[in-house]
Amino acid sequence: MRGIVEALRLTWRASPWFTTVFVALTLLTAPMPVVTAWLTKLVLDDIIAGAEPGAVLGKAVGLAAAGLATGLIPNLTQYASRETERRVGLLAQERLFTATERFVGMARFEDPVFLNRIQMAMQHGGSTPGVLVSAILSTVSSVVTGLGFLGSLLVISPWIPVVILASAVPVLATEMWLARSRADLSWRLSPIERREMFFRDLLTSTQAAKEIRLFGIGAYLRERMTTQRRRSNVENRRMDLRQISAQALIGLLGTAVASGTLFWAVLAAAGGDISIGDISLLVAAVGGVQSAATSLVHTVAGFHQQLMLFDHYLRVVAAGPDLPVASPPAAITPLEHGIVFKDVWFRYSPDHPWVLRGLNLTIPNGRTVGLIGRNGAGKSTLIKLLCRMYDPERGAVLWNGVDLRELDPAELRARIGAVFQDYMEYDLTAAENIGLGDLAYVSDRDRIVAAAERAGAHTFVERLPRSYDTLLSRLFFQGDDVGGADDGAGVVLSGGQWQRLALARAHLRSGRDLMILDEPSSGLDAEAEYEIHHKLRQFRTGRTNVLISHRLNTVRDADLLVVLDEGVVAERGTHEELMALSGVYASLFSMQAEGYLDALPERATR
Ligand SMILES: Nc1ncnc2c1ncn2[C@@H]1O[C@H](COP(=O)(O)OP(=O)(O)OP(=O)(O)O)[C@@H](O)[C@H]1O
Repeated sequence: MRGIVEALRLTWRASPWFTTVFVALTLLTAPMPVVTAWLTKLVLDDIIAGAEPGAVLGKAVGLAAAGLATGLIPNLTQYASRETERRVGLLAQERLFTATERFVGMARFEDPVFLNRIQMAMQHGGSTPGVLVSAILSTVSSVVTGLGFLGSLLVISPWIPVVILASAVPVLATEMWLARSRADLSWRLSPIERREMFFRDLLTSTQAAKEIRLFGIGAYLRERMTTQRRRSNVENRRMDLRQISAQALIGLLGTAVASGTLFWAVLAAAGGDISIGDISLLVAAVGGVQSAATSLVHTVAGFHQQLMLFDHYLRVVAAGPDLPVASPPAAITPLEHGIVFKDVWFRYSPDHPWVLRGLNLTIPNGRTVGLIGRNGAGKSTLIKLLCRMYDPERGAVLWNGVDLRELDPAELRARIGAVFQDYMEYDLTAAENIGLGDLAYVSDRDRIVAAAERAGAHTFVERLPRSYDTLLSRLFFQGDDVGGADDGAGVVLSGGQWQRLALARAHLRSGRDLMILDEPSSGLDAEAEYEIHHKLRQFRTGRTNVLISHRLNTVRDADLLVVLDEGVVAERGTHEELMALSGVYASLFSMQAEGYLDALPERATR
């Protein structure tokens, strides 16, 4: 019931006028078949009774008018219905994505069940309200037509309507069962379809094209994709066969009822109990009632199926934040007392191993902390906790002594600038790629250029065909159209150039309290890396920074070096202190340094 109310509310909110027109036209068309059948009967009876042409004319004109209306109105109804669907689709999509923005953390985007639900919501959220409104109107229309014909049949014989109604009961039960099975099947198939979509996207992705060709894995991936399609085809085929068999039985029942009543009518007319006009009315009425009943049953069953699917949309839209949000949140203050990880325990889910095991760490205000550790040590995880993408399972992360859970996540994030290890490459212009770092400056070219200069991106961006307005994409044409004469395809950047743009994006937020740089120079050449770290050093003085890098020469001069190992802080201190400790840091640093030193004599002797 809630689904119906929500769907109707959504439809009305999206398009009150077109909905009204749609309703009015549908209701106007509903009695037309009955009117036509009656006019036909009356005209036939008049002709057989030898009535004056003038007396028949009025009814014949009525008949023509009804035919005209029956022919024209459906086109208008269809336009009103499509326009309603378009508007509802737009509103439903907006609501769906507004709802996903409410998910404060990352967990929902890593939950396969929830991802399936979002896919179902995207598929059915926009279409269901339109379908439901059509279904309700079609139900009303079928009821009006069906009742009109049933009433007409009553005039001829009282038992015919009873037989027809009784035959509709098994039809309804079967169709409801089929609808439920279809909705269940859609839900069961959603993971398979998502997997197929993954392979399909992979096979057409620019990013994957290189490896697919080099490794010759196209056929392998295609087979994996086809396997998913075959699996869903098997299930769909089974469902279709079930549906066809059930509907064939239902069809037989309908034919038996129609033939039986016609047989009776012929005998009754031969015996003089009913007129020729009655036979015409009876044929039209039996057909009309049966088609109204079939349409009613299909509509109700389809309605039922759509409601079950619409439920996924409602669940996503109604889902609250995935992490608890304090109400009211504590006021966030400029970072003065640093950030403290206090006995933080964290794992991605109860099925995953602990990543952090009672971690204690202080990031002092105005200092640069270098985070070091082997692959998988938990450095990026720590950063994600710091941005409150997840909450610790035990312990807390404190900002100026206040638990992050007490703060408004949006306000917290507004105080943080970051380059993530898996930074984004947006298929947008160069200016937008930087401007997304702070929407307040997305049109402020001076600031964008300054951020690009600091990230070492200005020189190459300036040389792009349209400088900062160049579209960085091979997926789309420059501009909105499908590729006019003036619209060049977008430009492709190198990995290091993309990384510099990501850095520029972070620099646009450089006035923030905390700057996080997770492997900001991993894709840069040695010269660029030196230059960028030199600039970073200049700008980071007096600010709070967290810097993660496997290239230890780029973090060695941080105010504090922290080595993560086995989910805890294994070592902390300055470069000199940690080298003196001869622990993990000293060993990693020496290995890297040796790599360079070993190469020197080789080059010298060449
Ligand atoms: N979304 C996730 N879901 C489940 N496990 C995850 C997720 N992200 C990371 N992990 C696991 O958490 C552990 C720590 O990963 P993390 O990315 O924090 O390491 P890292 O120190 O940044 O590694 P690297 O130096 O390779 O970047 C790893 O074992 C990883 O498999």
